Amino acid sequence: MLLLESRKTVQEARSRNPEETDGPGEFDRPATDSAHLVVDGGREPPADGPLSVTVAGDKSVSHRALLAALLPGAPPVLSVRNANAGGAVRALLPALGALGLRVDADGDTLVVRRPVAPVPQRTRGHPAITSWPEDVPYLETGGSSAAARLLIGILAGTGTRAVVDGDDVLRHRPMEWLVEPLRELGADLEYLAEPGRLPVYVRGPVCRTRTVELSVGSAQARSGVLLALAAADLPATVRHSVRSRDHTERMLTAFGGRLSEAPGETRWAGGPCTIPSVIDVPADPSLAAYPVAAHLMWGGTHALRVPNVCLNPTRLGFFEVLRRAGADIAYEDRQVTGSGEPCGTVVARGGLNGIDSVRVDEPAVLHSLLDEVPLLAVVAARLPGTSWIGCAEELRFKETDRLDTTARMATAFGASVEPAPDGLTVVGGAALRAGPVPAFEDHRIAMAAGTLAMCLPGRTTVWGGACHRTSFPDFAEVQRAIGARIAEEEVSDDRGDD
Ligand SMILES: O=C(O)C1=C[C@@H](OP(=O)(O)O)[C@@H](O)[C@H](O)C1
Ligand SMILES: C=C(OP(=O)(O)O)C(=O)O
Repeated sequence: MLLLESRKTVQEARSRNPEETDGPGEFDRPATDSAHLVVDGGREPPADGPLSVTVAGDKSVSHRALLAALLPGAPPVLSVRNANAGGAVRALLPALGALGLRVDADGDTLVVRRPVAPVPQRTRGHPAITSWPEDVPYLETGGSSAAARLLIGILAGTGTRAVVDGDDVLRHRPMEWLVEPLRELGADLEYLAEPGRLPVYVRGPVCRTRTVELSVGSAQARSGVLLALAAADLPATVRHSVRSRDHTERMLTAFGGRLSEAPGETRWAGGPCTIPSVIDVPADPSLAAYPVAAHLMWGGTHALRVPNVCLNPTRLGFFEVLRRAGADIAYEDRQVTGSGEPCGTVVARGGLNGIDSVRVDEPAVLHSLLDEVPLLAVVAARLPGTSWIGCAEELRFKETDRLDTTARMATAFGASVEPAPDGLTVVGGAALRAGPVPAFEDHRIAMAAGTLAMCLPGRTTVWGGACHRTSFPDFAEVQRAIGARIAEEEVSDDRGDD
């Protein structure tokens, strides 16, 4: 409960006072420095197909591939091809720099070289900290919790002393999901300010062979522990309630690590790992979901193809839930990358006709579409029936409380979306209207809003919508390629309450 209260405080800090808008409903206009997205929607989908669009590399695989450079035995030069270039992945680079790794971009490839002279990061002031640990690297990962949690895991495996921190929003997100199991494994970790929160001081490595139990389904927490075990080459078992995205397991196995899996648990049974000098990142299915959703909501009859998408089953929930409900979505040209990830082309045809509603009520399904929940909610708002997206309580701990912000964004369009403690009820059939809508500086909310707006007649302004750059820098270009009219508009000071 306390946690929820502190999340609310962050969200309130991002919002201005409620005020009347000239569009549907009322919302708290977010205080944001990001440009707005202006979408002129509702026109007929382009008649001439088929269409093919490519989307950026997978964010989760990019984070793990870059961090592989910190594992024992990593090559002096590691190239991560087709890396995601969004803010969340770039947030990791200064921290790598402070650890003595240099990362250069060469087109879509990030090249990590080591060792080089560390480039220290500037400490971000914290109201509760007057003096910081001396002579240890300070590593700050902006707003990316995947970067912070996975980094804590690797450092707790290699026994590298360092302080891991994040921006003001990340400092409110739970770190105990990972820190407590690492402590049970013997790691010496200290919260420098509030219990359970960043900044976290990593002082000593994992060293006890035992079984630890994760309290949540978070893949970042499970991956952080597994990376610690792999880095320390410490045999131990991680018990989990849901097998959320398994990129770490696949990557470590592809490197030659011995992982054994049984229902509800993963065991690191020993290394060593051989880390290749090139890792290929497939395209991100959570990003492919936006053009696919727009195409389905538009009802384009021709095929839309998105090639080279990661087809890891722990990531395909958005497509699978719609497919099971009757949408025409197929996977073609399957192959497997060197990091153990299956990939191929996602093909979507036709529209949503004949689909009544969607239902998510299994934790594994929810986790396989975790970041796509805001998008699934707006798609559900276009269906006639009542949809339920459940088992989603962890969404309250993202960069915003995403159950709340999804409902508020969708309501601004006139949709009927009600948050429950663990999910969203979407009552379909409501008349949806273009107009100004909030994004709360949350990329997933912004992109879901921008995608729904493509299908609604009239102009929608997604406030601060350019925050899509966190995960999908060319979101607008990709949506334009399938026929959207989307532009960015710089923030002007016309909000009246400054
Ligand atoms: O492991 C990862 O890279 C991620 C796991 C997910 O979070 P959880 O840790 O809550 O599963 C997801 O929301 C995030 O975008 C990336
Ligand atoms: C929640 C997300 O990432 P993270 O947890 O790493 O901030 C996301 O990309 O939607």
